[in-house]
Amino acid sequence: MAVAVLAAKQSRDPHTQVGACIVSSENRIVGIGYNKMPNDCTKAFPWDKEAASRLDTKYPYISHAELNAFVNKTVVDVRGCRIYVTLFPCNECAKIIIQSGIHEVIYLLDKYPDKDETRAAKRLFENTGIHCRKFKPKNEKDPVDFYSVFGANQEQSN
Ligand SMILES: O=c1[nH]c(=O)n([C@H]2C[C@H](O)[C@@H](COP(=O)(O)O)O2)cc1CO
Repeated sequence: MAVAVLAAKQSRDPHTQVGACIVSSENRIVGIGYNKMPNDCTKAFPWDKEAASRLDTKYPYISHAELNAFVNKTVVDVRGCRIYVTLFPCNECAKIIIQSGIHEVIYLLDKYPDKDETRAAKRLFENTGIHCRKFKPKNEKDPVDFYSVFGANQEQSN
């Protein structure tokens, strides 16, 4: 999860930085990603959350951290791997996770539990038997500030 948090820090999204890290059954990191605009689109698209038209917000353009972790993977097959994500995945990322054969999702924050995208993702995971669990730092003296990517108050937001 520390690697996912570090990856999130690369994100230019001014509101929510997300990181993802795929780890094999042998505990090797095989993919890392963060939420970003597609290559060569960085300047062309807005980071706004709201606008008169959804087409003028970031949402139709942003490439999610999980997708980028898959795009960046260093192995052909990620079946049996687990994925660490700093934010509970949306339904679109849940579909990629399921189709790829990832068997466990470990998330840091469930910031948007009432969004349809999150609820649909949970249904997808439940129906496919993918184990989801909230990450718990091993001890309170852990040197990584796991919640720093979201600001001080986000831990309570789920
Ligand atoms: O699973 C995810 N993966 C991921 O990378 N994201 C990204 C998309 C956006 O850049 C950001 C969410 O933005 P916001 O919190 O402002 O709505 O997080 C969002 C989700 C969950 O929706």
